[in-house]
Parts: sequence; C-alpha cells; structure tokens
Amino acid sequence: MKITLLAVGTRMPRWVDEAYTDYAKRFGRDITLELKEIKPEKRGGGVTPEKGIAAEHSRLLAAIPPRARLIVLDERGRAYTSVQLADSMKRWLAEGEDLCIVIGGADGLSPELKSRADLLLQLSAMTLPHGMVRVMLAEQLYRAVSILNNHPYHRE
Ligand SMILES: C[S@@+](CC[C@H](N)C(=O)[O-])C[C@H]1O[C@@H](n2cnc3c(N)ncnc32)[C@H](O)[C@@H]1O
Repeated sequence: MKITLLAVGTRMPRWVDEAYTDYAKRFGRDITLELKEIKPEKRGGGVTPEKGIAAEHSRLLAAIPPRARLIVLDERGRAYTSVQLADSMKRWLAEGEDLCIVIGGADGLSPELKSRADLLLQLSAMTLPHGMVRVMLAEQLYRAVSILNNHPYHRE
C-alpha cells in the first residue's frame, strides 16, 4: 500500500522535519509513506484567506493520485482510536487500496475538498498547528502498522 501525504506548507521548523522523518523511515516495503509538500499561497496584497485556500485547493487537486482513498485531516472530523485506525488499514490493505491523506495550511482546507473526502479524520478536538499534525499523523500511521504486525511498539 502506498500512502501519499499531501501537506500544505513548506520550510517547516527543524523539529517537525526531524520528528516526521524519524517515523517515516520506520515504514517497510509493504506500506510506504511519501510526503509531498504543497506550496502555500502567500497571503496579503489582495490574497484573502479564502483566495489562498482556493489556490491551495487547486494545487492539492492536481497532486491527489488517481484511485487513492482520500482521507482529509480536520479537527471536526471523526475520532478514531489507534486500534480502529489499524482495523481500517487492514481492510484497505485487503482491498488493495492506496491512501492519499491531506493536511491543510494555516487557514485550513476548502469545503469542497472536505466534502469529497472518503474519511474526515480528527486527531484531537483541539486545533493543532499543521507541522505538529504531520508528526502526529506519521506516528499514528506507524502505530497502526505496528498493531497489524504485532510489533511491541504499541501497548494497550
Ligand atoms: C492550523 S490548522 C487550520 C485551522 C483552520 N482554522 C481550520 O478550520 O481547519 C491546519 C490543518 O491542520 C489539520 N488539523 C489541525 N488540527 C487538527 C485536528 N485536531 N485533527 C485533525 N487535523 C487537524 C487540518 O488539516 C487543518 O487544515
């Protein structure tokens, strides 16, 4: 299974890059995690948050791999336990599906993209900075893979 992570934002703080890479490199050959950063639209000079989100929406649409199951990260989305995420990944693996997971930028994502998602996923009921979401998501994906592999990383 190929997991493509589309994240609006470039030039993340070093702690984000280091923590993300630390988890991303743990994935094996059966499940791969690839990060694609989407250039954020610069705000100001007539570019309102709405116009910025619309420009980022077009870039995201162009980057979504065809036929991949679309998961959009959103604080108003559905809450999963780590075991529930692992169960879903097991099903998607069995169905031979690739995943595309989207993280928005500072102003969030377009309503169109959210309504197109196969799953709107919440990591917490609180609003998190997008760099931290990148790290938390990579950790939870790795945890889900560990659960599927009966690896002792995950303990109840
Ligand atoms: C700083 S947040 C944007 C906040 C924006 N006000 C909104 O309504 O989405 C940047 C991105 O991080 C992700 N995000 C932030 N908090 C999250 C949470 N608790 N659960 C899942 N994703 C979250 C979402 O993809 C969001 O678009």
